[in-house]
Amino acid sequence: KESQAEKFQRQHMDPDTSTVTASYCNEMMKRRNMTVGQCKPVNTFIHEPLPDVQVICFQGNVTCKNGKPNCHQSSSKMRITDCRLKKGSKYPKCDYQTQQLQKSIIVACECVQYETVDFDGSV
Ligand SMILES: Nc1ncnc2c1ncn2[C@@H]1O[C@H](C(=O)NS(=O)(=O)C[C@H]2[C@@H](O)[C@H](n3ccc(=O)[nH]c3=O)O[C@@H]2CO)[C@@H](O)[C@H]1O
Repeated sequence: KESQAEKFQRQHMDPDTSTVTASYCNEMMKRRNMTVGQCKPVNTFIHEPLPDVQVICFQGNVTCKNGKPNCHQSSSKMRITDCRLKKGSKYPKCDYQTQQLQKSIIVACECVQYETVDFDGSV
């Protein structure tokens, strides 16, 4: 089963693309499996190396939209592409607007390494 970290990379990482065409979102949303069952309404792809995105977890801590405390904002702007479903686009035809931007991004981070969190005693 896909982990949350793997899901993040499938849905949001595209380091190898620097400039996008108008059909980028229509192609990528399909290729990365976000148009099955429903057209995912909004999705952002990040055009930066994975380590540069992973390090955001050690940058500005901010509150997530859902109130959880584990979000972080990138200290520098990142090259991204926003994909937004066009009005009137009807499943299974998922028609997206492609918009290339440079913005600071906010991501949620979770500890994935298994870490000792408590000393439970000795015998
Ligand atoms: N603090 C947390 N800590 C840990 N986990 C957390 C935390 N918060 C959520 N998850 C988990 O994440 C999962 C998830 O799918 N969250 S999601 O908000 O719906 C994703 C949004 C995003 O994909 C996309 N979007 C949106 C805007 C934009 O600019 N660009 C853009 O791409 O739209 C989606 C809907 O907005 C869910 O399983 C939840 O458990």
